[in-house]
Amino acid sequence: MEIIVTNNYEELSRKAGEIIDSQLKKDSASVLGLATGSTPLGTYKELVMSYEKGETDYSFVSTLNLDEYVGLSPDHHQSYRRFMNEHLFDQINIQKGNTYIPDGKADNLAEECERYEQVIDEIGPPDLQLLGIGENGHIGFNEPGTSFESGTHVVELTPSTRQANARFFDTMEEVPTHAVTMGVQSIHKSKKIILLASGKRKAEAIRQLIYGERDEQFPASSLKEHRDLTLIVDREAYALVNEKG
Ligand SMILES: N[C@@H]1[C@@H](O)[C@H](O)[C@@H](COP(=O)(O)O)O[C@@H]1O
Repeated sequence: MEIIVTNNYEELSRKAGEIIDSQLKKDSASVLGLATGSTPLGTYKELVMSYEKGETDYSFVSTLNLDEYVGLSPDHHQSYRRFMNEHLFDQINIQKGNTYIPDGKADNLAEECERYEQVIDEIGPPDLQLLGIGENGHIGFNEPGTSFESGTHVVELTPSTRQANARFFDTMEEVPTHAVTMGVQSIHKSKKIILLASGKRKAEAIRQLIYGERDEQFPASSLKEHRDLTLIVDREAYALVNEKG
């Protein structure tokens, strides 16, 4: 595992943006695995900026997103499809047909999970997967207790995850109870993984990721076995490393 510690969120975003841009320069038909949440927002801004400067071209790029809320239509203000369109896809020259996100409104969710896993195998695996981390160690929406062997599946969100994401909704009742997510094993298919964490809120999760054992109660710990994992964390998120080790 490689660890890059930055002074702040802006520097973290720049670093992540640079790594993705260099992947695109290396292979113009790259497959990117993308994540939602507030952490990658700065990275997406960086990607848009370098695109606007003419440094990158997304004509042949494909993207695979990790997850989507169950029950939200693509244009719902909190759907992950809308998030990705607004923060990245609408601002670059990617072909919308090359952007893949699970369908949280599918009539048959079990079939949707199977379909999405096939998409990962056909389009992917991603050359590079961007990941955030939940305060409880979740990746995508793989909550504590998820099997490390899991493929794309439907999850019931834990109260703590619903609470953490409630800030984006008007009321707690509106926060979806379920999501479709790539499984831990699906995530592991990526050739390279970059996990971002910023701020004090993530410090305990980063401490546990670095010092803890591989344990299904802490989904991010599965990544310790990945062949190419880079953590990009800012000082605040790294604050408990070294201290309590
Ligand atoms: N499904 C997403 C995760 O992919 C993300 O990593 C996590 C952390 O979000 P944030 O970056 O806003 O802290 O939130 C959600 O639960």
